Amino acid sequence: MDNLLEIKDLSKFFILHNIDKNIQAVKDITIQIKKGEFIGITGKSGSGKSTILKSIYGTYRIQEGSIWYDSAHYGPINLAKATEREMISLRKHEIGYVSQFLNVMPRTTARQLVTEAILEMGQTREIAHMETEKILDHFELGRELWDSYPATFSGGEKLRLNIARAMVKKPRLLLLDEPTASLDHDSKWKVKILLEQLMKEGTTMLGIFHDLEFMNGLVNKEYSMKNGQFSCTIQKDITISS
Ligand SMILES: Nc1ncnc2c1ncn2[C@@H]1O[C@H](COP(=O)(O)OP(=O)(O)OP(=O)(O)O)[C@@H](O)[C@H]1O
Repeated sequence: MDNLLEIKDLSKFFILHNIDKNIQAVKDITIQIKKGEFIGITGKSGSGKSTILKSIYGTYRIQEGSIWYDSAHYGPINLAKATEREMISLRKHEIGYVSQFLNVMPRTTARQLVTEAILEMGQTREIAHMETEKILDHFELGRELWDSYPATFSGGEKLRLNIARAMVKKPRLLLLDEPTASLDHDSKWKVKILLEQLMKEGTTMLGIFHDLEFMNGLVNKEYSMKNGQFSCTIQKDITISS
């Protein structure tokens, strides 16, 4: 495959049984993402942005279309038809997802959460331990929180931890669902630095953004959505500062 991701004619509707109606969330979405490219998706609330990301990640099963992903392990694989086992393995080793919501195992500390993510990538305990402290420090997650349970963290603290966990895995494909929601200016800047670093390392990214100022300095292309379809595409001319 020339591209890392090739989505063709993706359509997804939801059946609302209680009112016997269907909601067409996205319709005939086609997009190709080159290796190393960073694509931004914008659009009004309810226009279908998250549905695209969740369809790629396998949270939603689509009714029509294909989502071809060039996997390091499986080779080209249609995520729309992948088995649960294949998706679990891809989520563990290749495809990351960052949202403002942190789903964590109960009684797992912030430190354990990040360390486990690094260990899953095959690093030694010593490196995992060091890298964990480095990234928690980068995001200025107070040291008193490192050995606490994230369930009680503030929205911004949870998001920073979520991003830290996704980033240490250095996924081949990173899906970002409003990665700066509820972050202050300083934290946004830190996220930006890490996203630029991931770009330099070759991570391909697809992100939903409401903060256009934040997005504009990062993405190569912007797809704007309206009523479940792309309404326009804007090519950006960006250079990453070193
Ligand atoms: N699990 C679901 N069940 C039923 N309807 C859904 C579900 N998920 C999304 N929808 C509907 O599909 C449409 C698109 O939703 P989606 O979450 O993709 O929009 P969005 O552009 O990401 O919105 P936002 O910016 O508010 O997050 C909306 O009308 C939403 O109500």
